[in-house]
Amino acid sequence: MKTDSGTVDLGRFDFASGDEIENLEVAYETYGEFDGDNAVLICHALTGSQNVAGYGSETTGQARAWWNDIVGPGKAIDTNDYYVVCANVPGSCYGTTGPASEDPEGEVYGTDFPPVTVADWTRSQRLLLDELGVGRLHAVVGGSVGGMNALDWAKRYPDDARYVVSVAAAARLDAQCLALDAIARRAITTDPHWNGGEYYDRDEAPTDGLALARQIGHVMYLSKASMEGKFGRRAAGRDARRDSFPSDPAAAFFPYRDVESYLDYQAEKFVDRFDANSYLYLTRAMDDYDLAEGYEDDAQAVAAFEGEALLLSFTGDWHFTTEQSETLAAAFREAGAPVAHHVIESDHGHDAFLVEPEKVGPPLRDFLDSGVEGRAVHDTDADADSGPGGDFAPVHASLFSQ
Ligand SMILES: CC(=O)SCCNC(=O)CCNC(=O)[C@H](O)C(C)(C)COP(=O)(O)OP(=O)(O)OC[C@H]1O[C@@H](n2cnc3c(N)ncnc32)[C@H](O)[C@@H]1OP(=O)(O)O
Ligand SMILES: N[C@@H](CCO)C(=O)O
Repeated sequence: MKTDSGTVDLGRFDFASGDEIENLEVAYETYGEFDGDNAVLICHALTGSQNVAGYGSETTGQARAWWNDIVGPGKAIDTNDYYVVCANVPGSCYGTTGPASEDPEGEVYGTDFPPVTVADWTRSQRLLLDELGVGRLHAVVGGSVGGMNALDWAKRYPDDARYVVSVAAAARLDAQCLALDAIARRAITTDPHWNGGEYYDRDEAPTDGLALARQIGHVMYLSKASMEGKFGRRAAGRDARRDSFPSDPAAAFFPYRDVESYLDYQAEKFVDRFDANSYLYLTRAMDDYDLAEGYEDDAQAVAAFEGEALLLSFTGDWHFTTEQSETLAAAFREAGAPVAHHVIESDHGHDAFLVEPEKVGPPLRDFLDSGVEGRAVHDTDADADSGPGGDFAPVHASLFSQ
């Protein structure tokens, strides 16, 4: 398979905030060969990278090859058929310009970097594709906040994609998730090493704050059922490493639990691969996103969309619920755009889109091939037609319910 990776300098970039930077560099990867009509743009999630599949990238850790089971030769997004493009979003820290990058004078931007929005990501991707010689896309596919990014394509460039796929996403975050993101940001900004965002030339970075922020995030990506199944109330094994935070007075008397050990391990891995300021910027972009912004409602926002949409949701996901996807599907239907809302039964929580490729792959593959008529694509509307309540009733999953 032909692959390519690089960084394109898009020159001066005007952000939605009204701020600008002189040079926006965008790091990207491509897989497969472009035939003029087969480009698929993949939008990564909050802490993902351009390395959607593991071929030849230097990105390390969990951001590496994050959809390796979905993208590649013979896989659901088959790189024998499609030319796949994935780009790191502005504000992130995997090669695209963000707070940890240097400005033209050689100074690290830090918190002088402009606030970023999902709209900025979409525009930067359009400009990158222009540079790569890609006009109309076969599809835009994204998961989590990448799914919001894909929806933004349907709104901002309604003629530019034949198909839009939004996986485990919604038109906007709900209040519970906004609250947890706000607490996560506070964990970073109250870490003394954050130092107003200026820590790049210091010995210490705000790793404790970032670790806490990620732990809050990580709980959002699991479900009550998956956490119970994975850990229960078990104590961690004897050789489990204790976390590096100060212990509370009673810690020695009570067990260090498996679930604590897991979160500590995940946090430890995360702080090695992600920048604290980027986390602040990107969560702000996610929190701010509202599909209806600038329009009367969601249906108006997608009224000009010329393509077909697939919304994939997971019953155990309380970060972006099946109910939110159903409301979004109703908006596409109202706008007259062909849409399928395909619900996947899963206990895995939000990260099901990363860890259950066997469930995500078939509807995705068939949708990219035949749109909403694809063989493995089911729609809640069709289920509702099949009898009272249909085969499917949206599951309301929250932090406090299974
Ligand atoms: C586009 C993107 O989304 S980008 C980046 C990828 N996603 C994320 O970072 C989102 C957050 N989710 C995760 O990090 C998840 O770990 C995923 C989605 C990447 C993988 O999920 P799973 O395959 O279910 O793995 P799981 O969450 O169980 O983690 C496994 C790791 O935890 C370790 N672990 C498991 N239980 C424990 C425990 N009790 N104590 C300490 N460590 C533990 C395992 O040893 C394993 O370590 P390794 O990664 O070094 O091999
Ligand atoms: N767990 C994924 C999705 C979050 O929405 C990530 O960290 O990027």
